[in-house]
Amino acid sequence: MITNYPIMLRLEGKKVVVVGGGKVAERKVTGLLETGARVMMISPEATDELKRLADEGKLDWQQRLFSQDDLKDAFLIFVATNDTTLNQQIKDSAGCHQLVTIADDPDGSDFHLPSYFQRGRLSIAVATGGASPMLARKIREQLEQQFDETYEEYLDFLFLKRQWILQEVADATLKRKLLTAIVSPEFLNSNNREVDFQQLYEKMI
Ligand SMILES: C[C@@]1(CC(=O)O)C2=NC(=C\c3[nH]c(c(CCC(=O)O)c3CC(=O)O)Cc3[nH]c(c(CC(=O)O)c3CCC(=O)O)/C=C3\N/C(=C\2)[C@@H](CCC(=O)O)[C@]3(C)CC(=O)O)/[C@H]1CCC(=O)O
Ligand SMILES: NC(=O)c1ccc[n+]([C@@H]2O[C@H](COP(=O)([O-])OP(=O)(O)OC[C@H]3O[C@@H](n4cnc5c(N)ncnc54)[C@H](O)[C@@H]3O)[C@@H](O)[C@H]2O)c1
Repeated sequence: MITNYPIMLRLEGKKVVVVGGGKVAERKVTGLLETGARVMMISPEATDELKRLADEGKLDWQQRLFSQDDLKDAFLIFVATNDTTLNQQIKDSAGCHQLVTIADDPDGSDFHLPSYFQRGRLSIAVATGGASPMLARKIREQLEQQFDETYEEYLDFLFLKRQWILQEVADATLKRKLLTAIVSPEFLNSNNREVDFQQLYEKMI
């Protein structure tokens, strides 16, 4: 079986086009706005939430039918109208270097979206290859319980300590021991990670 390739994209400042203004478009736009992408949505109609985002200036809403020129310079293209034939036409008119996803055609898309959540620096995404978006959602909800808000601060701690260890600890074995030790329930649940780390470090050197 040929597999998909997971990737974390940086979209800040990039043009992303969403065609359609229904519930599906709303889900995509909401997620996209958090990335700092320049989101342009083309649709004669829009949900209340999408209208609000456009009124607040967060979304460039072109209130009209799709036209070929809309795809110019788009890095990603989300096709989410309720017209299956039109959706395919839009896909066909995109350049071969442009990544297109079609809401009603997972197999004909260049990519599709996983169910996803973020705890600070930790990102967790679940995909079922279109077999069951509902299952992807269910698993995501379970993982949200397991990886609760504690992880947000914990990831910041891991990030800073890793930088410090890589810079300050020359001995490869000690480096590895420290990096391994901080990934543990003790550090996750600690009330004072800094003090615990200092003690661990002094014990190890
Ligand atoms: C994960 C999530 C991300 C997101 O969209 O942000 C997402 N769908 C979500 C929810 C959801 N979507 C649907 C339901 C109703 C129940 C059901 O039908 O199962 C629910 C459940 C709900 O609402 O909770 C209906 C549906 N979805 C697709 C089709 C068309 C088709 O399959 O042909 C139809 C039928 C349309 C119709 O009714 O005709 C297609 C896709 N949906 C995908 C992603 C991609 C595959 C992901 C994967 O499986 O790996 C893919 C291929 C394309 C894409 O959209 O990228 C998001 C969960 C967010 C969360 O975590 O809460
Ligand atoms: N990927 C998913 O998770 C998922 C979930 C549900 C439905 N779907 C599929 O996605 C599609 C969209 O679903 P929805 O619930 O958002 O539909 P919807 O009917 O709520 O919205 C469709 C939107 O497309 C716009 N539109 C129609 N013709 C257009 C044109 N020529 N140019 C620009 N915009 C145009 C309409 O104004 C409307 O805003 C459907 O085909 C549906 O089967 C996908």
